[in-house]
Amino acid sequence: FRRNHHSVGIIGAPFSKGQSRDGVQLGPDLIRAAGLVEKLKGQGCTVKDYGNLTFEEVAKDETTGRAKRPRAVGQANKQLSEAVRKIKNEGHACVMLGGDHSLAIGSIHGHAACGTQLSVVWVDAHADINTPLTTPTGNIHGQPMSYLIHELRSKIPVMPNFSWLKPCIAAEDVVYIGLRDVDPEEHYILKYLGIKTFSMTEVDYLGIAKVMEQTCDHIFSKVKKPIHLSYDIDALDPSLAPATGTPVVGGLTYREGIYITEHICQTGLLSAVDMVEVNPKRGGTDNGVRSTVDAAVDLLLGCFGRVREGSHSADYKIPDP
Ligand SMILES: N[C@@H](CSCCS(N)(=O)=O)C(=O)O
Ligand SMILES: [Mn+2]
Ligand SMILES: [Mn+2]
Ligand SMILES: [Mn+2]
Repeated sequence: FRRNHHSVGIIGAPFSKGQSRDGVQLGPDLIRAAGLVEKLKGQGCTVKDYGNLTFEEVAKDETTGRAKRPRAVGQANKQLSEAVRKIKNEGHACVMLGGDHSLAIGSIHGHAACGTQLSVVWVDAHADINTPLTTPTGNIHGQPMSYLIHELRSKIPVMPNFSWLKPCIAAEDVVYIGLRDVDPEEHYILKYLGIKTFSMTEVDYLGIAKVMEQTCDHIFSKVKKPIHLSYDIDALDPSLAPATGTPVVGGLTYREGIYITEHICQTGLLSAVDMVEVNPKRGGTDNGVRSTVDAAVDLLLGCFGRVREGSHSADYKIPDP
């Protein structure tokens, strides 16, 4: 029998300026329309939906270094950081619905602002750790971790609308799962900082159960800290989740993706989760969009108590004739 004590606060961030493809701003409402709130309540969670942030247009947003649209990204993440901090202070686990992965800047900053040191589990085909000077594309959704990690602070130039942002994560507290499209500069950074990574090679070699065992060994090796799970839907195989901006073949199966969330949930330390990069304009067919959105919902249900073996309420009795 499983009692569900999860209290969940949901914030939507319909934002796309961390990259160049239209449509990812539609993610939050698509995930809600697929029944996220009702399904979380149906499995016993307490849920408060804080709605969507609204983001002002930013005129004249010149590139800084190589980073594109810095003012829009900086402003949006400042708003998101304040919203996530409020949700955490009101006692909920925070669910941030994206929007592109540049939103992890505000989500993790706001989560860290409530004082505690965090562990970050980053589930993604990509490392998203380019600096504004190493990025091959200029898209800030490929850079969020570089702004957040203490050890990279000296490598970040001054950026307009980023002055509020201070790094808040230690490299040793980060674990990556699902990597299969890492730029050479990012690979150097990961090695240089000694960041723990489980690429798809390790997922194949170890199996997802051992990956999760070793992930938890790593993040709990010193002191147990609240977990921030940043889940990029493109970690899943594109056959399952095609509706995303940067799909990469050879991704996680549905079962592996769900196992990650079930395992993180059972630690009892999940404190915030990002679900990002769902883009309905990239799914090809309607089925592709539906499959992607449904996977995003199921992953979030796994974060907050759904298990495949099933469950039943405490007071259930088989009816007598
Ligand atoms: N490494 C590339 C692609 S990053 C893809 C970003 S995401 N958030 O994983 O979709 C870059 O830096 O632009
Ligand atoms: Mn990705
Ligand atoms: Mn990403
Ligand atoms: Mn992507």
